[in-house]
Amino acid sequence: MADFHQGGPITTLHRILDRNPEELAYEMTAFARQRRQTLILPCLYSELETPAMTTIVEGLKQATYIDQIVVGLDRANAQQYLHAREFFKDLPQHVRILWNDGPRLRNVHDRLDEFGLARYEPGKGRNVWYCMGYTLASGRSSVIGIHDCDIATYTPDLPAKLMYPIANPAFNFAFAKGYYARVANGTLKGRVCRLFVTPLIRALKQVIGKTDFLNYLDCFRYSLSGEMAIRTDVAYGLRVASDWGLEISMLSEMYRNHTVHRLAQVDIADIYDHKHREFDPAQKDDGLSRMAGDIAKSLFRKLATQGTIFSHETFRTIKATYYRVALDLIEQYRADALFNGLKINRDEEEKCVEVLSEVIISAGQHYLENPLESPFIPSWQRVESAMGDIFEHLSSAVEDDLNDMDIGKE
Ligand SMILES: O=C(O)[C@H](O)COP(=O)(O)O
Repeated sequence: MADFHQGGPITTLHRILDRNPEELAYEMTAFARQRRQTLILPCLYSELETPAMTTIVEGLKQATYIDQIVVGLDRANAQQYLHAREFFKDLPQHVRILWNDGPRLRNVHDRLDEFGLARYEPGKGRNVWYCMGYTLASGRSSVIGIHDCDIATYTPDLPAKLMYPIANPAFNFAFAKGYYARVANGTLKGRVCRLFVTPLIRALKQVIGKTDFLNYLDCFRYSLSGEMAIRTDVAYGLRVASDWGLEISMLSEMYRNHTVHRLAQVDIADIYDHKHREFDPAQKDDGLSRMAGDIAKSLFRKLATQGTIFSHETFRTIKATYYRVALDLIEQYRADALFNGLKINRDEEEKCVEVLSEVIISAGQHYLENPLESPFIPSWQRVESAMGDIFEHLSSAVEDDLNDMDIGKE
C-alpha cells in the first residue's frame, strides 16, 4: 500500500486504500453534473489491432460518467478509418474520431498552414493538440483526460482515478499527471524516465543550481506518463511540443502559467505495462535515444528561457554529472527491484546509461547550433485569434467524415 508523503510543491494523491470502483464511478457521475468529462485517446491505427485496445474499449463501456470520447486516429487509410468507426461504435459515450490523415482534416491542416500555424511533423503531440482543439470546439466538457492506447494492464477504473482531481468540484486543480510503476516480465521498465529524465534533472540541479523549476520537475513520480487530466479552459491556452518533448513541455507550461497549488499528480494503477520500444545502442537517432534527445532539448530550451546560459563545457559537465547520478540511481533501483522479487539486469541498465549520456552531448550540440528552434505548436487561443472560424472548420470536418457513407468507395 502507498504511503501518504507529500514530497514537493505539487499535491500528490496517493491510493492509500483500494477504493471500490463502483463507488468511484458513482462519485464521478455526480461530479459530471457540474463538470462534464471528455476523454482523449491518441492512437495509431495499428493499436486498434492489439489486445490492449480491446481491453481499453471494454473498460470504457463501463465508464458511463464520461460524456465524450475523442479518438485521434493517426496513420489510417480510408478502409482503416471505416474500421475504426466500427470498432468504437458500441461505446455508450458521444464518440468522435479525428481521422488525421483523411482529406478533410488535411484540408484544415493546410488552412492552418496558410496562416503559418501548422508547420509541424505528425506525431503524438500533434494528434493530442487536434483532439484538444476538437474538444474545445465541441464545447461539451470542462474536464479533459488523456491516456495512451497501448496500456496492457488497463483497468476500468483508470480514467476515473485520472480525471478525479479535475472533475471533483471540491478541488481547484488545473492539471493532474498520472503516475505508477512500470513493470514487465518481472523487471522494472520505464527506462527513459528512470535512467534518463530523473538523473538528468538531478544533474542539472547540481550544475545549474536547485531552481524552483527543477525542484518542481523532480517531484513528479512519473514525469513521462502519457496519462493526464486538465481543465478545458487551461487546455485552450496551452502550447505543446510536437515531438517526444510533449510530456515535459506540458509540465513546463503548467509551471509557467499556474501556481503549483493548482497542480497535482495522481496514483492511477498498481503497475503499468505497455508496448516497449527496442533499445538499440547502435541507433542513436531512433527509439529510446530519439525520445531522450527530444526531452533533453526541450529541457535545455526551457532552462534557457529562464536565463541559463549553455556552452559546450556546460554540456560536458552535465554529462559527467548525469553519469554519476545515474549509476547511483541504478544501485537504488536494484535494491528496490530485489526487495519486490523483481529481476534487474545491471549490465543492460549501465549500457543504457552510457548511450543516454552521449545523447546529452548531441542534444546540447543541437541546441547550440539551433538556439531559436521551437517545436511548440501554438495554443488554440492564438490559433482562434488568427482564424476566427477554425473551430467550425474542425467540427465540420469531423462530423462530415462521420456521416460520409462514400468513404473508401472510390
Ligand atoms: O517512459 C519511459 O521511460 C519510456 O516510455 C520507455 O518506457 P519502457 O521502458 O517502459 O518501454
